[in-house]
Amino acid sequence: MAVQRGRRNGAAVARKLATPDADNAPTAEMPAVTENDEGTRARSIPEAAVARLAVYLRVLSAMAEQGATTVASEELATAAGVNSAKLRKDLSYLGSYGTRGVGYEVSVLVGHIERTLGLTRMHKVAVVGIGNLGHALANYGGFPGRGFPVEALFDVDADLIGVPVGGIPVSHLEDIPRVCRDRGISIGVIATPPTAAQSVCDRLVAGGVQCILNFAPVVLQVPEHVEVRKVDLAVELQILSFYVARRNGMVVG
Ligand SMILES: NC(=O)c1ccc[n+]([C@@H]2O[C@H](COP(=O)([O-])OP(=O)(O)OC[C@H]3O[C@@H](n4cnc5c(N)ncnc54)[C@H](O)[C@@H]3O)[C@@H](O)[C@H]2O)c1
Repeated sequence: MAVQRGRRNGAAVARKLATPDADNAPTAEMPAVTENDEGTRARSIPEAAVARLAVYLRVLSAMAEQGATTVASEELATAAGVNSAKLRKDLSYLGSYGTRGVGYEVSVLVGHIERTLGLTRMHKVAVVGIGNLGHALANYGGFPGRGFPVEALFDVDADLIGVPVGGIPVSHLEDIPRVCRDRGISIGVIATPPTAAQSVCDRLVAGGVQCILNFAPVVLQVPEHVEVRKVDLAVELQILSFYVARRNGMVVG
């Protein structure tokens, strides 16, 4: 079940800034964009640009909270850690071109990015496997404010069942489909050993979960309508290692 968001501080401030009253009239020339336009555009945005849009949103929300109404592309680019040509290219995917000498209207840009990323509603999250990683994720307070409340936890360990972690009692693996349906879970996070990950994934899909974030080092088989993202910190470390090696002239070829 989708629930309306509206609890995010940044978004609340941004919505307030977006009110088209005389004191707060938009200064940036943004083309009118319908939900359909954004849906069509969203499908053609490269994956790397999608990741950067999430970063721009975090930076812009912080700026809105500080009371900023407009932002120059150079300022936003610096705060997001990208060059301004890349920022302008990324924002052009949204149809957001800003105004020369003025920059971007913060609230309008927040709205465009939120709609493009599908963040205009809450996405309830379930975490499966409440070990080291699962505990950390369940206890992390930063997800609800970004629109991702953790609403269900699962494990097989009898000592954990019924024990609250981050305020939510752990349910048994077997209850995944029922609990996910009852609570309207749309994102499942898998933090189990790799051998358990596929059967956990199958149960999440049976519970109507449409997106899986997989920490287990295994490739998951899912139906076409289900999106999977794999998180592998070791790969990130290897990429960092490559850049350090390249900087030090150690990369051959
Ligand atoms: N992607 C990354 O960057 C990254 C980083 C750390 C860990 N990991 C992976 O995350 C997973 C969890 O790591 P951890 O250190 O938290 O392990 P852990 O052993 O501390 O926790 C695993 C938990 O899963 C539970 N579990 C086992 N089988 C289950 C099943 N069938 N259904 C539900 N729960 C089940 C266990 O009872 C335990 O509580 C591992 O696959 C690990 O390789 C990935």
